[in-house]
Amino acid sequence: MARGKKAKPITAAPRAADKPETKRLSNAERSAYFSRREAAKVLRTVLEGDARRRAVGSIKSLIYRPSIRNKKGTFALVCQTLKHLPIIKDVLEAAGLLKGKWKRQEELIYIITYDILFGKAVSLVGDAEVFLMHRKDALQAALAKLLVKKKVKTAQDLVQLYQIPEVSKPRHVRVNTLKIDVDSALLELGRGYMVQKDNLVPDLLILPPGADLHNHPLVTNGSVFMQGKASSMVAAALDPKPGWEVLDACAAPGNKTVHLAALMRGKGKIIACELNKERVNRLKETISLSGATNIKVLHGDFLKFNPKDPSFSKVNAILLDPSCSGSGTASSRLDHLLPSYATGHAADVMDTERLNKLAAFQRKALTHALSFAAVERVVYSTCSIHQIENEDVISSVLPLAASYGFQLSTPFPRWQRRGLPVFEGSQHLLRTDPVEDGEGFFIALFTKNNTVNYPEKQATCKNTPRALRTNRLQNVKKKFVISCTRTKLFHTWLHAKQSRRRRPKTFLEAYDLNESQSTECFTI
Ligand SMILES: C[S@@+](CC[C@H](N)C(=O)[O-])C[C@H]1O[C@@H](n2cnc3c(N)ncnc32)[C@H](O)[C@@H]1O
Repeated sequence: MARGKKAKPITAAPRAADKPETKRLSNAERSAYFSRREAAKVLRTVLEGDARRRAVGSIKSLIYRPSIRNKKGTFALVCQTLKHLPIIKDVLEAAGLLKGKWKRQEELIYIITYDILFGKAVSLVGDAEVFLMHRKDALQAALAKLLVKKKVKTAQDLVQLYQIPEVSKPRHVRVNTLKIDVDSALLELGRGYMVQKDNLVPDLLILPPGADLHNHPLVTNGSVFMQGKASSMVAAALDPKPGWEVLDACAAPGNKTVHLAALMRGKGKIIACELNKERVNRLKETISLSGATNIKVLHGDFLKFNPKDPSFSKVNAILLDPSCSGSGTASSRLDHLLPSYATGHAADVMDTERLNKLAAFQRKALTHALSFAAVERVVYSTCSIHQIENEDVISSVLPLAASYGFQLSTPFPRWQRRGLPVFEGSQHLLRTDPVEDGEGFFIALFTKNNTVNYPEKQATCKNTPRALRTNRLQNVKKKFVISCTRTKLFHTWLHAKQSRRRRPKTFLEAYDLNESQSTECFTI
């Protein structure tokens, strides 16, 4: 609203026989009025996405947008209305109330009907509320008839017919080390909950199931992100170093983008690409919340990025987390509440045609990512449990990947659950299980044969000549992972040779390598 303009008072709808009545609302009435409308907006997005099988975001992600003011109330209202939706629809149909202008606001009508029949029905002000309150008897009569028809005694029994048990899982939060260190976050969160560090993923904390952190100051100020363990493993698997240039090819809503920024300690550059305009805004919101300042957002199609464009010539690594069926996170997204679940069209029983389309896109995007010349590490991830989106995509690009010099590497070698054994090398892949691990994710890591896997805190390539000059050659050499360093070592040696500071006789001699350790043949 423009500054200085007074808010128009919300008025109760005129009754048929009454004159229009204008009445200032109490704070409670006002808050309930807006909550119902916010909930209706979210419900519309959720139902439209579900009908098209193309969700803009999960119920949770839509509710926890900064634009939703009363998150807790709105979340409860949306979830409860969804739980009761089949009953609400039957009741409205029997009472003949969803017509004309109300049909155009059907989500709001669903929300208010829930409140009248099953909720607290407090502060029911507003046109739609008054319309339905005047027809409360008709709604209750239709519900009574439905109970008889379904042969149950109470409304609660009716709800039970549709309900699916919820699984309780520990909560994870990722500490945004751009804003706070892990120990301080642990101390702060520890005031209200039992908190411990995850033993595998750096910067990840584990809280008890049911811990509700949505309104916690550390969450609202971006010091910690509510991100599951499996999702937090993706950027960690790419393991970007401060100073790198990293491309996040399918970035929104940006959880992994800002995780990359934290891992890079805010140094270097991240290019975050997103196709969907609305989701670009979400991406920007996440970035701004994280405090990262080294992320450039590009609104566009990753498939149309030219790998030879000079602006990508320094990109070292790509994180590719493309659109997928989402079958691995269906339960945490509350998909069991959606109408499609009841009709058997939910993500985990998704039709083959859609899966094939998704897999074709995923293959194309991965092929494209592997073709960026300077890129030495590519992570591919999905939150799908389907082989067609996971192992099949990887095995189909392997020959091409090898021709570019890529091989599969093993992210989180200590993690037990690996890829389905459908091709040789699938033991490098990583899977998480939706039941055992809370979410079903898949991660594959490609590294180039000449990638230098620097152990932590070791000098980067740029520093290596200096290391040579200061006679730390032996030390540095030992820390290299010997199987995949030949090309880089060679350039380092050549650089040292040309700089005339040190003149090893031959490359192999300089690095104390034997012929069998050198896969490439250098003739100097
Ligand atoms: C699974 S989501 C990414 C989630 C994100 N990595 C995160 O962790 O917050 C996939 C995203 O890719 C976007 N997308 C799909 N096709 C794309 C394309 N061709 N180019 C860029 N983005 C694309 C989708 O709009 C969606 O936002």
